[in-house]
Amino acid sequence: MNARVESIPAAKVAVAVRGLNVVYSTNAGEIPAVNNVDIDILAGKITGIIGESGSGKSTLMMGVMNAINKPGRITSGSVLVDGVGDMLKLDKERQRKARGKDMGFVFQAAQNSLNPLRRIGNQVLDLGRSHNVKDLRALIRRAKELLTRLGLDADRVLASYQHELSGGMRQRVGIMFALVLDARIVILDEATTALDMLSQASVLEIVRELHEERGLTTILITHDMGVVADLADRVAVMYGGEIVEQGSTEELLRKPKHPYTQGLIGAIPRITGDIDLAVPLKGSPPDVKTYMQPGCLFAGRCPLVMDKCRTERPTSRKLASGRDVSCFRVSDDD
Ligand SMILES: Nc1ncnc2c1ncn2[C@@H]1O[C@H](COP(=O)(O)OP(=O)(O)OP(=O)(O)O)[C@@H](O)[C@H]1O
Repeated sequence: MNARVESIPAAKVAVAVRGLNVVYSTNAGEIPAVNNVDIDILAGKITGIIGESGSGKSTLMMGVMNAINKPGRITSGSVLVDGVGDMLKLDKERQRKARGKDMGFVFQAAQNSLNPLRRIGNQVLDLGRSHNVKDLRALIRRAKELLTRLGLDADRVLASYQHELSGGMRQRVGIMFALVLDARIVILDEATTALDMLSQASVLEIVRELHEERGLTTILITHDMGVVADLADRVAVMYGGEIVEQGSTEELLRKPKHPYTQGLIGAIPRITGDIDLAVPLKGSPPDVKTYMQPGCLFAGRCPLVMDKCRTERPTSRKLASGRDVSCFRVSDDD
């Protein structure tokens, strides 16, 4: 594996990802689900990773934890986690410890990945034991506090099996698992999508409070630009396995530069402020064939496409404003 970064850059970076590539082997060919991704996840901030379904958000974060399963594999890159090391080079045991203790996570599939045969409380104990937690009583106390905070009847939930909980309850339980070991870095993958709008807003508010109280570094994976607008300090926009634009949320929402980001934002009445002005993004995300073509993966859907876009693949450039954008059309003056 080719490690392009040897040390954490000077800014307060909790996770530095460089040149990360992840592919899935399928019958139709290899899908570059994460393609040459560079991102600095800043310590103490909430970073939103946004993009349509299939854009590679979950794969990127699974890659960060070096938890890609077959038929996927990491082909190159480095993931330097502050205080831990390169997740792609650590020995298996140190990686396992980092997942949970340094990086708490709840993945989209997590609400189904609870053990159906064990009560939630026992699963908290299992987690504690697997991370050599000495004071298991204190761990259960923390689990209860978190569950209560998340609006659940903690005693009842700890005594329940997964099938006794609704989808929304399981998502809250997932968030509890991500936080219960006091990890500093927390990855929440569509952690509130099974909740109705009101519950989603209140759970996200609690996530924000916990983030601030604990001084966490939080990564929120979502397809909902509204969630990013409400919570994230920084945002990375993914398309076809690449980060096409990243920067501070405030600036990116005020002046999106990549045509895909513009399309994503323009599709949301809550952000455009006028339902009549909201224009849905046309076309569909890249498929296996599109990946194989030269040129920009967004070219087929792009309102600003030029000839060059169909033959050359743009790479990410840092603009004077500090924004990273991967598009031939974008210049510093825009
Ligand atoms: N196990 C797998 N086998 C083959 N291809 C996969 C597998 N998991 C993901 N992919 C493909 O990798 C690409 C990225 O998927 P990923 O789930 O990371 O995207 P996502 O942005 O998180 O989407 P979603 O919001 O739907 O979860 C997609 O093209 C997807 O079809």
